Amino acid sequence: MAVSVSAYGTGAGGLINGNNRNLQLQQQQQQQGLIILKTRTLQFKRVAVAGKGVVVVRSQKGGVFENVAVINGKSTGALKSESVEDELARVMRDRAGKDRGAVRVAYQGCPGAYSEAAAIMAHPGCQGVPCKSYEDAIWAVEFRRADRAILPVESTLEGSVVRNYDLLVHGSLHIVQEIQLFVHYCLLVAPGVRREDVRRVISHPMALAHCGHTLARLGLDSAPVHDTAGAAELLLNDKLTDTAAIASCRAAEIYGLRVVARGVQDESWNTTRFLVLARGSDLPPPPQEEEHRPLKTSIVVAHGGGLDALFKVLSAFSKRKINLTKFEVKPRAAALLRVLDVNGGGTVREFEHVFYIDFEASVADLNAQSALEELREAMTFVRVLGCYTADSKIYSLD
Ligand SMILES: O=C(O)C(=O)C[C@]1(C(=O)O)C=C[C@@H](O)C=C1
Repeated sequence: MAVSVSAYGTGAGGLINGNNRNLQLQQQQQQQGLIILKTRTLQFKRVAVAGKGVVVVRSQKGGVFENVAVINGKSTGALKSESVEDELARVMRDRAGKDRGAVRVAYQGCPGAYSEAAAIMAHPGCQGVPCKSYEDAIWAVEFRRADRAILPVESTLEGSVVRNYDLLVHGSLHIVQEIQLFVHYCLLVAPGVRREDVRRVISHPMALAHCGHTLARLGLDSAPVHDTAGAAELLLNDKLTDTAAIASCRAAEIYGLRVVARGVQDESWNTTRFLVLARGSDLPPPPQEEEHRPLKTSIVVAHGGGLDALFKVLSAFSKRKINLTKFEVKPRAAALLRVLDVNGGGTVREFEHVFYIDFEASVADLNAQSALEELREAMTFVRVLGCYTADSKIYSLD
């Protein structure tokens, strides 16, 4: 099995060689590496960081070298093997065994990102597939490197991420689930850095927006990076001593960072809604009487413009007493929307005027089907993006 490896530490041993034939280590897969340096008190001699949160370090304790494995932030204590490489191979074999058969969920960011947390809420025990961008996460599913993709699409503080809805309709994936997550941010610094040394904060642009008032109050500059956990990782990698990262407490644990402030988002109830995407589109089972979890259907509608279109869409749903939970008008200033027409032989079509709509009914419901029929007759284009069970709870990382 190929694993990614990178190295950190103070000792002369440095990197476990990426070309080690026995382990088929492949540095180009570095993206999958997860750094967990919880053992601040140890002098690192050799440190290997492998995929899925496994770290094997050769440490110096009281002048004696020993091998220590740190898995997901928890030290397993001294290991039997004298050889770090053997230990790494063993841990990776175990890990591969555990991962076999697990649902592979692609998300944007590094381990410790909120999207990864949403992936775990959606599929406990899943195998996370970290990706550089949202597009990559979608492609990972389209090209079968993953079974599901996670896409953040709206937050209570900033509203809809229309760009991510647009990405969704460029491809052929279906929405199969939604996850709502309380997003509470922490301010993290590298070990040894003091709060008063911090001049600048780095994080995902959405996280910086969610904490805009706090940052202004503290008089801190900010700079965007790919994701919140990526910001945490950067603090360690680049040994930043004047910079803090906005990320989760979970990211602090994973990367061995210090939490200097909690709950730094501008509102305590800040929640992000994620969509889970898959290649297939099995209809969810109808809800049980006692469940109070209605089914939801998401659609994209393109039209010729004007108020008339808005009226026709609203009337198709209101006269059938179908509740709308989302009605998003794509801003006209935005680029034309390119949609994959899955019913039209997979052709790509471009539209200027677009609505994104969620309604409370199954797409199989006769009432909903007649509303969709009416829309298809009156609008330029209608595509069902998915039908899934509404998420009645809001998950929390705390
Ligand atoms: O950077 C992360 O941790 C992400 O998972 C991305 C993301 C987003 O794109 O909105 C997800 C949730 C939070 O709202 C902040 C950032």
